[in-house]
Amino acid sequence: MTSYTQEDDEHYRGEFGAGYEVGSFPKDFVYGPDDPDQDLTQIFAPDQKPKILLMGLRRSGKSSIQKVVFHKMTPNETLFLESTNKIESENISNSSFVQFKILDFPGQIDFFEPSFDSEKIFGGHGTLVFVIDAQDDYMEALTRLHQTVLRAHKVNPHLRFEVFIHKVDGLSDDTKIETQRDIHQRVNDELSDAGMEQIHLSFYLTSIYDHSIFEAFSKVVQKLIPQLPTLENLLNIFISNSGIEKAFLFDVLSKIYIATDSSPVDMQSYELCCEMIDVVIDISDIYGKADGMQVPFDKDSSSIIKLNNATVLYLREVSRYLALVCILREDNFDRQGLIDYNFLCFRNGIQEVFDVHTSQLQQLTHSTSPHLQTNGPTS
Ligand SMILES: Nc1nc2c(ncn2[C@@H]2O[C@H](COP(=O)(O)OP(=O)(O)OP(=O)(O)O)[C@@H](O)[C@H]2O)c(=O)[nH]1
Repeated sequence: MTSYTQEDDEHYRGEFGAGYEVGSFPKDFVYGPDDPDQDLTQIFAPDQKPKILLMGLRRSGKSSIQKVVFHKMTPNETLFLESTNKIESENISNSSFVQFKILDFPGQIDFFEPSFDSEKIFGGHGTLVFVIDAQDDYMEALTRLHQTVLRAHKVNPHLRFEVFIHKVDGLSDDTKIETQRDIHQRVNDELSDAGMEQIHLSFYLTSIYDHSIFEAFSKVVQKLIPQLPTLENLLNIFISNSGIEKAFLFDVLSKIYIATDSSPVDMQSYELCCEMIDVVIDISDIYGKADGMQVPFDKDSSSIIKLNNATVLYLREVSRYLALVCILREDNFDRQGLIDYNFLCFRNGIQEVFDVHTSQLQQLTHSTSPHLQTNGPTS
């Protein structure tokens, strides 16, 4: 059974409680890898965190994805990444909503080796992300995907499957669509030939050279957040009462969005919001710390950018690693007081969801069940 320690308690309380430092987006923060010497037993030790398994053939781009999304590595730097030789594990624990373990598997891993313990690897709560290099001949990758999915599903029917059709930056728009259609078709045909049509796979076109990889990872992470419907509901209520067109709740460090309102996401709006986060981090890093001040802002700090197309970008911090970024028309920004007030109500709502989550974690210590129940209240 997993236990909720005093350390966890301090961490969770610190997020919204007294230790909460608003405005201090830590630019230099990096996710440290787990102890490189740890063995598989430690990597797969049961804990409450879901896991994301990154699999695919050699050089398909798995480590690059992880480095670009979670380590702010520039795409060009990934050219110098060495091949991964053993399973690399990393804990991603920013806010209480963004908590998972990410495992990067070497491309050459052999499922039939005796040391490959599929029960440990595929068991538990999580997602398998399979990366296919779309610039290469993908037939071998599809065979591997098929074997992996069948094996994993047999061990754990609850595991989710996400397929990244990756490196699409080198393809024309028509080829991208054709490649996705072809892969989708072949994978589904093979699954139905194997009598496994009930297995559902989601497909994404991705590249580390644009925001598509962040968007795809956002969707993967969102499926691991049990409170997602509640967060979406809160965002819907917030935007409809504030004259806002689109709102994203961001994990500031990775720039993946953990929730958005239910209107469709267009890539341009998402990119604009990501760029706003970069600007705010850069400005607060350079000018945020006044003489003798530890914390550059107080809890009322925010950022507003007016664009020359009568659009306003509005950013507010929700907690140390969470920010709300909204897009609205300039006319609607006349009522900024209303938006500010509604934001406070929204933040209180998030706090309530967070409190429920924390109390459920605490209950877990007194329960004998190994399963975490984290459904937030429906508002
Ligand atoms: N054009 C393009 N190249 C990419 C992209 N993602 C990764 N690459 C390149 O692909 C090569 C292999 O990337 P890695 O991340 O090392 O691949 P891997 O899957 O981790 O490889 P193994 O560790 O051997 O399993 C590197 O040269 C990357 O720069 C992408 O989106 N577009």
